[in-house]
Amino acid sequence: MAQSVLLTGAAGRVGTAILGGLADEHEWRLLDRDPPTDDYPGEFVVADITDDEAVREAMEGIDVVLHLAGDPRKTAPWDSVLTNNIDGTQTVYEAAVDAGVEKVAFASSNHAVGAFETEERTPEMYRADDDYLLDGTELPRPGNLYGVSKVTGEALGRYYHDEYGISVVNVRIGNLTEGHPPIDYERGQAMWLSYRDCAHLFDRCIRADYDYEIVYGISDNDRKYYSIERARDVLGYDPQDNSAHHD
Ligand SMILES: NC(=O)C1=CN([C@@H]2O[C@H](COP(=O)(O)OP(=O)(O)OC[C@H]3O[C@@H](n4cnc5c(N)ncnc54)[C@H](O)[C@@H]3O)[C@@H](O)[C@H]2O)C=CC1
Ligand SMILES: O=C1O[C@H](COP(=O)(O)O)[C@@H](O)[C@H](O)[C@H]1O
Repeated sequence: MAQSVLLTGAAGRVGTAILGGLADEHEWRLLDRDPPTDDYPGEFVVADITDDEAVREAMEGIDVVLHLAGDPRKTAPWDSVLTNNIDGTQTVYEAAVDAGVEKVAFASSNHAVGAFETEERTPEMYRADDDYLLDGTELPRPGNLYGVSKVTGEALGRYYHDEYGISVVNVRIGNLTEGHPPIDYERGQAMWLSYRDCAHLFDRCIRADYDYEIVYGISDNDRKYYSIERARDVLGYDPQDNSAHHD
């Protein structure tokens, strides 16, 4: 059944991948501080994610929120991640629980655990003959302030789930690129997420039933140091792409 979905950060890369695969699958309300430059499904709200009133209005009648809006730069300074990623995410959760939203999928990041990639482990852990694996049960270990903001977003979800019962899935997205995996970048190839798998994964976040989850969002790459088993088990994620199948 089509669900009413609010997609924040809709004008960005992840939003484009999701809408590219799912435009006709759900009833969309899109939100971004940048106006659309292309055709889009549903309604488009131009607003900042920290604007409490606008976010509350955008939340009316919504079943599921895909919360992507934020500063995606791994070099982002504290004032930006504090405002856009942390304050913005808290504004979204507060409005979501007040509006009776059922589920929130939060765009977390590989950078929530980036500091596991120590000098002793790299570059070996990016390679096929290494079996190092993170599965989402490990403690967070951010390697930059952007990663700290993603860990904080995951903790906000934990709080709003425990306190208000809203279903939450944190998707630690790897490296999204269109058409083919990153070139000459072993790390990016191991955590590649194709556009097709990205759309499918967030579709599963919309449709599946869950309580509070942390999953990794990557394709079924031969070499991966993030497990996708939890995403398979809980969400029914069934990725089709593999960075090893590209030159
Ligand atoms: N692209 C990737 O490979 C990865 C992305 N992510 C996360 O996914 C999310 C989306 O990332 P991308 O699409 O790559 O970034 P992007 O920069 O292409 O898109 C982000 C969108 O959010 C909007 N936005 C930013 N701050 C906003 C605010 N305060 N209010 C309203 N809109 C705002 C921007 O206008 C932009 O359209 C981010 O939260 C990012 O941290 C996480 C891991 C990997
Ligand atoms: O969280 C993010 O991660 C991806 C991949 O990280 P990188 O360190 O390999 O660049 C990045 O492309 C994206 O912009 C960022 O939001």
